[in-house]
Amino acid sequence: MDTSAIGGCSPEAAICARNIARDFESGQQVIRVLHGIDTDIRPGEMTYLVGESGSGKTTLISIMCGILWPTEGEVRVFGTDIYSLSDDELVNFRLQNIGFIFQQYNLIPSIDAAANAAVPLIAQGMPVERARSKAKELLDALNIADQADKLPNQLSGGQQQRVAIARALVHEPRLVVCDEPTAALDAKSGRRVMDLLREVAVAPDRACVIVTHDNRIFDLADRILVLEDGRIIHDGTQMPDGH
Ligand SMILES: Nc1ncnc2c1ncn2[C@@H]1O[C@H](COP(=O)(O)OP(=O)(O)OP(=O)(O)O)[C@@H](O)[C@H]1O
Repeated sequence: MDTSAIGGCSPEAAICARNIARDFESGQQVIRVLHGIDTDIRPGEMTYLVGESGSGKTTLISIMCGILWPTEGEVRVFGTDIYSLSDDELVNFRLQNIGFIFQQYNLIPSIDAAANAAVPLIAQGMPVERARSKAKELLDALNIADQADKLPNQLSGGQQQRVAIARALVHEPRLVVCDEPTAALDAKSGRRVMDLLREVAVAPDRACVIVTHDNRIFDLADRILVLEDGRIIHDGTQMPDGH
């Protein structure tokens, strides 16, 4: 693993993104949706990415966590230049280090909630029963222990989302990235999810990045980056005035 400080990356940064650009093809045109993003995500913090629809939040978070290649630039996650890894190495790196909560929950329809939440542990080689029991602890903390044996299509949207959250946290990853983790939840469940995220995903050697529109949880951020048209226009502990 390369942990050297290249390109001005601090060795302490959880994520070091340098000069990130991303283009998408739209018909005959190539559209640039991120323009030279430079930022460090610090461990021990919950960092929000906020911005209007289409500002590039999902694109940026996907690049930061190794699921979408940047057109230009470099991303280091805990010192590893992730886009210089082979495909297999990158899959393995993600499995060991990153937990994802996507807008689509991507649950496996044919297995129950506990098994879905246990997937990262089973993929890491943990025996199934032990993995299920660890997953059930998280389902319990998210108040859906009684749903553990149900299939995803027997759960409500909010319950499915909490299974996806349990799956993202069950292997205690060093980096947790979330796209709208509270969108489908009522205020109380949303707070519970945020408490659990802080408990599991924020520590001196861990970091959490959250894309959100949910102004009910803005006060829970340690740092807020605001994106506009693919550029960071604000970096502070609170939302800019007038938002
Ligand atoms: N696969 C793709 N192909 C073409 N254009 C894309 C693709 N993915 C995203 N875009 C475009 O890139 C821009 C940024 O999209 P992105 O999903 O990152 O924004 P966002 O801020 O997350 O929006 P939202 O809040 O609506 O989820 C948008 O204009 C979008 O249409």
